[in-house]
Amino acid sequence: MNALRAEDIGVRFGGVVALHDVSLEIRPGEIVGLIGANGAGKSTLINVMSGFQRPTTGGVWLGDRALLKLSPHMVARAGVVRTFQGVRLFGELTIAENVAAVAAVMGSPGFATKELLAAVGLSGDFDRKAATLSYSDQRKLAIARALALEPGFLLLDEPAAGMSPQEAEQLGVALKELVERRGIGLLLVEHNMDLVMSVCPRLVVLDVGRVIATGPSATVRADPKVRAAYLGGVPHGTA
Ligand SMILES: Nc1ncnc2c1ncn2[C@@H]1O[C@H](COP(=O)(O)OP(=O)(O)OP(=O)(O)O)[C@@H](O)[C@H]1O
Repeated sequence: MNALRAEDIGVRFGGVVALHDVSLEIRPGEIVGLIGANGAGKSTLINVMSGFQRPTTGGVWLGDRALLKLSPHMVARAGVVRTFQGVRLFGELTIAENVAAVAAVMGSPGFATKELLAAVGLSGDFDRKAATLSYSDQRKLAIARALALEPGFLLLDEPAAGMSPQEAEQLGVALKELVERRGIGLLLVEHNMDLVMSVCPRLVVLDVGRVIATGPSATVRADPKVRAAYLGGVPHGTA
């Protein structure tokens, strides 16, 4: 599997420059953290890389395949799958059905449903309706469902939002295992800096639509520009 690259991405919403000349590469088997203050452009970049938002400038490439002209569905088929900040599950379907339905829609043989659910740390009764799950378990189910598409690359938009520190830590362990076992490339957009620092060897920092730092996580975290733009304002975590 080739690298996933966003190159020189620009996105404008009327007068708002959401992204300006942003480039980012994720290699197979790598976890990249994408951090920045609210409104920095993180979700917009995920939207562009997953085919949900057409950029004003730039391109998205999976190896030498251009993804920009593809629909979100086709981007997913090409191997780039995302989750959403707001969980979007089939509430009336059971936990197991949520995963199986997605695999079926894609015509994918799918991994064993139980294995996927276990991989994200969900256990217990998989015949419960998804709507009855706690918010954090719904987020885990959303990741399991994304994995049913057998992605080469997974773009996670704030997967630990609403989780306790312990749950976020468990999620981190699960994500690292997924990457190691399946060789998936992972982009992690997350405000929980404990989680980011524990799973991401490399960080990219956005500030008002521009990349202000990129590199090894410890170096980036210590960068005064990053502390001024973002980490100084983080109310919790190891920032
Ligand atoms: N559909 C849209 N129409 C107009 N402006 C938008 C739209 N989507 C995003 N924006 C603006 O683009 C900028 C980047 O937003 P984005 O949601 O990508 O930030 P973010 O880093 O994901 O923030 P958060 O951490 O709060 O999720 C913000 O100024 C936002 O208001």
